[in-house]
Amino acid sequence: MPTAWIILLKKNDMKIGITGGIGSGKSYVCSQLKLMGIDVYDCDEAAKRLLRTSYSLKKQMCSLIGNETYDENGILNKKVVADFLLASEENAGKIDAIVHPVVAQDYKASGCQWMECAIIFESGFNMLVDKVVCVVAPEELRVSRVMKRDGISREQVLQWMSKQFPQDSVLKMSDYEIINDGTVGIDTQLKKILLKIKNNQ
Ligand SMILES: CC(C)(COP(=O)(O)OP(=O)(O)OC[C@H]1O[C@@H](n2cnc3c(N)ncnc32)[C@H](O)[C@@H]1O)[C@@H](O)C(=O)NCCC(=O)NCCS
Ligand SMILES: Nc1ncnc2c1ncn2[C@@H]1O[C@H](COP(=O)(O)OP(=O)(O)OP(=O)(O)O)[C@@H](O)[C@H]1O
Repeated sequence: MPTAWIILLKKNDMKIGITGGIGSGKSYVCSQLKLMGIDVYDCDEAAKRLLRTSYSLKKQMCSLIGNETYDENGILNKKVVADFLLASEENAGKIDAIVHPVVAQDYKASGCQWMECAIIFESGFNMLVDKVVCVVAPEELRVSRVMKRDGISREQVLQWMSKQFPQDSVLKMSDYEIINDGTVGIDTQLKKILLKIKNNQ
């Protein structure tokens, strides 16, 4: 990717979201963008940072889930939050209602052009961007990637998947597709998409 392209792309004030279900390879794609000099705001990372640093969020999470949401050192107990979130749609909705507005605000304040979000349509964060790139991969590959990456069971990965829109629906709502099944290089696919975005196509 010639540097001039990146400079032109950064001058373009279009905002772009990268989405895709758990294990599709969003972070992997974003690491390729980083190599091209493009920074991406990571919603998962931001949610956890804000849950660690925002007094108001901490208070709301403790009222919702209990004081065990944080350990005695004030560290977020991810298992407690994940178990609560995965237990029911109602629970997930309550966490989303607390966390998502704060992440949306933080993204706006970041001034970042690019955003990575697994649940961009579920959360309504698609409204914060102009175009959405969807990263897809076969479900079995996604499951095995996450089992290996996080050391969790197939059932746990499938549980997370069940909380997210199906890949086909997300793809239909998106503007561009990256197929991350190892057949066509990510770099080649990204370059084509970047060119289209630069040319407003
Ligand atoms: C439950 C938590 C602590 C688990 O953290 P952990 O580091 O183990 O997992 P990670 O954040 O990498 O998420 C794993 C997968 O689940 C997805 N996921 C996370 N939260 C949600 C959710 N509310 N709904 C659907 N999928 C979700 C992630 O996007 C990712 O694909 C964390 O995901 C969390 O705080 N989630 C609630 C906040 C949230 O909605 N974050 C999403 C972006 S704003
Ligand atoms: N093309 C690829 N080549 C090699 N490894 C890959 C590739 N794509 C993804 N992976 C690996 O698969 C795992 C899952 O990918 P990644 O973390 O990027 O998924 P994700 O979509 O960001 O998942 P999550 O929604 O959980 O954040 C990671 O360990 C990653 O390094």
